Amino acid sequence: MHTSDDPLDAVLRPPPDETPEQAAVREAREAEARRVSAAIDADIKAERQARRKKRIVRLLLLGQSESGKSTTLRQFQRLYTPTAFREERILWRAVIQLNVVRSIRTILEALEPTNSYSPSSRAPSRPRTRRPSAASASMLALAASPTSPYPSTAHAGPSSPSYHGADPYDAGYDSAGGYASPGVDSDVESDPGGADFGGTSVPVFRNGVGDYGAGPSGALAYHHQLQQQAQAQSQSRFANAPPPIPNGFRSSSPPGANGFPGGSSNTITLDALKLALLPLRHVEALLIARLVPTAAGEEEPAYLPGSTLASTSTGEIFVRPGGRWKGAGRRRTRSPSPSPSPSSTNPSNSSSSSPGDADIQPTLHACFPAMHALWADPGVREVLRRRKVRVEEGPGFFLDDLERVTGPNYLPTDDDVLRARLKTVGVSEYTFEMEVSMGRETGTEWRIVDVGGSRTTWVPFFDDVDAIIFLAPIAGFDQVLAEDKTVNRLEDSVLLWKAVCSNKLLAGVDLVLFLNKCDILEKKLEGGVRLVRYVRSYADRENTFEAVSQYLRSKFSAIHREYSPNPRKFYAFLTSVTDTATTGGIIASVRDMVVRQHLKQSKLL
Ligand SMILES: Nc1nc2c(ncn2[C@@H]2O[C@H](COP(=O)(O)OP(=O)(O)OP(=O)(O)O)[C@@H](O)[C@H]2O)c(=O)[nH]1
Ligand SMILES: [Mg+2]
Repeated sequence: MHTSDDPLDAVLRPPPDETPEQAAVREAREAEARRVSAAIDADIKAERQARRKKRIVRLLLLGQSESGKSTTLRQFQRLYTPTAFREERILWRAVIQLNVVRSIRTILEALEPTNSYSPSSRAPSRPRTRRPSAASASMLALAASPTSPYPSTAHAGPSSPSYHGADPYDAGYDSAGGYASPGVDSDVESDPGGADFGGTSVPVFRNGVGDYGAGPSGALAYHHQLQQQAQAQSQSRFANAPPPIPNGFRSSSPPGANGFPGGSSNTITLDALKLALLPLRHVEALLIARLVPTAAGEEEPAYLPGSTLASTSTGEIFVRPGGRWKGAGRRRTRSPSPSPSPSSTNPSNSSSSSPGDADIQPTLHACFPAMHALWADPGVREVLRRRKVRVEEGPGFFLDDLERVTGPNYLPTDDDVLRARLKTVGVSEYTFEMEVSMGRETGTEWRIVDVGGSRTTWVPFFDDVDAIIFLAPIAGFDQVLAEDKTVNRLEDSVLLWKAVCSNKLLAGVDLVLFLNKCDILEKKLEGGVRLVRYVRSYADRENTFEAVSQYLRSKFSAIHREYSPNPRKFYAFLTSVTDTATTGGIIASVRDMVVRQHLKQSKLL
């Protein structure tokens, strides 16, 4: 007789009028259900044991976009499959070239008078919200959230320089080739903010996709004509290295003395530079076409819809899982590999593939003097400084290496590959054999999963992971997310970290925290940017790298303690994952820790 009030008990209770035959059928059915359930449990356990016996370690990389996940993955590749990593370096050349062109575009846009401050267009200097971004909220809910279009980014420089010209390169193009403006910082110092994690808009690096590359043939012909003119001009002016550098556009250089035509006026000088840089538009179009295959059977065009500040569609070039963009460069000589395996690449075939590719390096080389002049000019630097456009802190910054990377025989170095920027969309898995670990020949297979910045794809990968490396780019304390300009980057990292720490699926997974981009943080603090303006709780502590990094580390550590469902180990490192010297040791420590933990788990099973 059942006396319980439990509703579940009531549901499971056999019907009161059940006959002995019906009872027998029911009991047989229940026994079968129990048998199936036990078999499933046994299968799961056996699979897990087999995986551990085979020594497969699964490591997940998490963190907001631009936090350094793919760079960390590349560090693993560099350390544990160095031959394949070296072979792949050539494939990164196009990405680095595109990064260079985008940096120049960012500077030219920042020099535009149209970018001067206007109250209506000013980006919010300090987001009032403390909510997680739509993306970070959806990470837990697993809700599919479309990539938000980039909002218009206002340039908020306190004063407007006396430069002319509406188009960053030149006004000679139709508007279809225009660029969206990069995000530019508002006046940080004037608005310290009141919340712990306030923020301002900041330089945002995007690889824009204009439609000039696909324009009508007439426009293209005109383009080529201009390109030739500009190249001829640039080459004749800069025939002999070293290149002349305009002695500050705002200074009183004598007419023509700076190497540019009509150097008597600042405006003319900048216009001459723009003309010399005009061919970069063509280079950019070629590079995008190369990195983003659109031929039938290839992946879809890989660009994100972007802001319409200049009435154009722009976005950031991104890489899809599977490494097929690497195949794009060599697809005419070799069919792309379906696998992302580094060993599948063939660098010798990759350096020349489409007719336009042959133009890229010579054009960049020809534009070097003008690019160098632009970047080295004290007047330009001053405008960038005042407008808080910090290209040198942005991803994919190569302007200090212009001569090398635009050289005719340029081949990327390890460091270049680590510093290149190519956004990841979707999930990519990198598998390799750990040759030696914990002093024994183990042949451990590692599977490192880079989930990309889109958090909607994260949760399915939480199952069965051995360890997580979470990247929090702490240098972003004064920046906002590229995809949501109302959210401060540090605040977003903190919220994501809380979500990861408190996630029940991950309760048994050891967490490794990389407080990343410490090199940028150090420079930023040395440059006088004060943490307390963005993190109120920092109060009157010293604004030094040591004090700030320790403070942030203790904050992340406290969140881990407070939010973890169960007590567990936690490892935190201050990292600059682009730095090969320091990151090698850190990755070795993580590897040892993960392997130790993995062995322990295997014994428990
Ligand atoms: N200076 C410096 N740059 C870094 C550091 N870590 C990453 N970067 C650069 O920041 C940019 C973004 O890094 P990625 O590894 O592409 O970031 P991600 O997390 O994979 O970003 P998504 O693919 O958008 O999710 C790259 O250009 C890196 O070279 C760092 O510690 N210091
Ligand atoms: Mg990535």
